[in-house]
Parts: sequence; structure tokens; C-alpha cells
Amino acid sequence: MVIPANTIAMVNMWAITHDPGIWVDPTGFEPERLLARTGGAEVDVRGGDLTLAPFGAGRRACPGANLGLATVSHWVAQLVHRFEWLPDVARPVELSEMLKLSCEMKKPLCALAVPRSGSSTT
Ligand code: HEM
Repeated sequence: MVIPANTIAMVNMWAITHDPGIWVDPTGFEPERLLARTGGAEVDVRGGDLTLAPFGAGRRACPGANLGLATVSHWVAQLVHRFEWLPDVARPVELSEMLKLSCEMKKPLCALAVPRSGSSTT
């Protein structure tokens, strides 16, 4: 195969992360599949394992990966700790996807965040 000069080539991460040859039930929402302690796979998300590379890999991999992992974990922990999350009946969760430059949710994810009693929201 000849790839013409100046072609912009992109890795199809969606196809890799939905490959049934790698993932059991690839479209199922099972975050625990990535936790070794719950029987999931031990995946190096920092680019050492191309079955899942949210920060890219190789020379141009994300230099902010460690900061990203620390801050996102912190935000999620704070949001779960400080709020109770309830479904928004007017806007139910719909997991359909839409392919743009990256894969996005077709409909925005909406939920009601209710401060937990005794928890300061500042
Ligand atoms: C969860 C958070 C983050 C995710 C998922 C993410 C993901 C990515 C991805 C996929 C790339 C492209 C890698 C490639 O081309 O192979 C990238 C590049 C990059 N990221 Fe991040 N990133 C995150 C946080 C950050 C943070 C916190 C910083 C800076 C403080 C940062 C700075 C950069 C820079 C400068 C590049 C370009 C690297 C280059 O082209 O050489 N990222 N990121």
C-alpha cells in the first residue's frame, strides 16, 4: 500500500477500544474490566499498552499524563464524595455516540447533583 506524501494519518482508537478480539462485550459499560483486583486486565494507560492509550504513545505522547491522572481522579473523588448523583428524569442518560474529530456523546450527559448533608460545596 502506498500512502501519499503529506497524508494526515490518525490512529483509530475507537476501533482498538471496541475490538471484540481484545475486549469481552466491548460496548458494555464495565469500568471494572480495567481493575486487576476485580479480575480485569492490567493495562498501562500511560502508553505502554496500545489496547488502551488515552494519552497516546511514543514520542508525542501526552506530557501531562501524570497530572491528568492525578487531577481527574481527584475531581471524580470529590464529586462522588460531596454530591449524591441522581438521574434527571427530564433528560435520561443516553449513551449513543457521535464521531467527530474524537468520539463524543450524541446527547449531553445530564444528572442532578445534590450536595450530601454535612458536605461543604466550596
Ligand atoms: C486526563 C487528561 C488528559 C488526557 C486524556 C490527555 C490526552 C492527550 C492525548 C491523547 C494527546 C496526543 C498524544 C499523541 O499524539 O500520541 C495529548 C497530547 C498533549 N497533552 Fe495531554 N491529556 C491530558 C492532560 C494534559 C495535561 C494536564 C497537560 C499539561 C499540563 C497536557 C499536555 C499535552 C501536550 C503539551 C500534548 C502535546 C504533546 C506533543 O505533541 O508532543 N495534557 N494529550
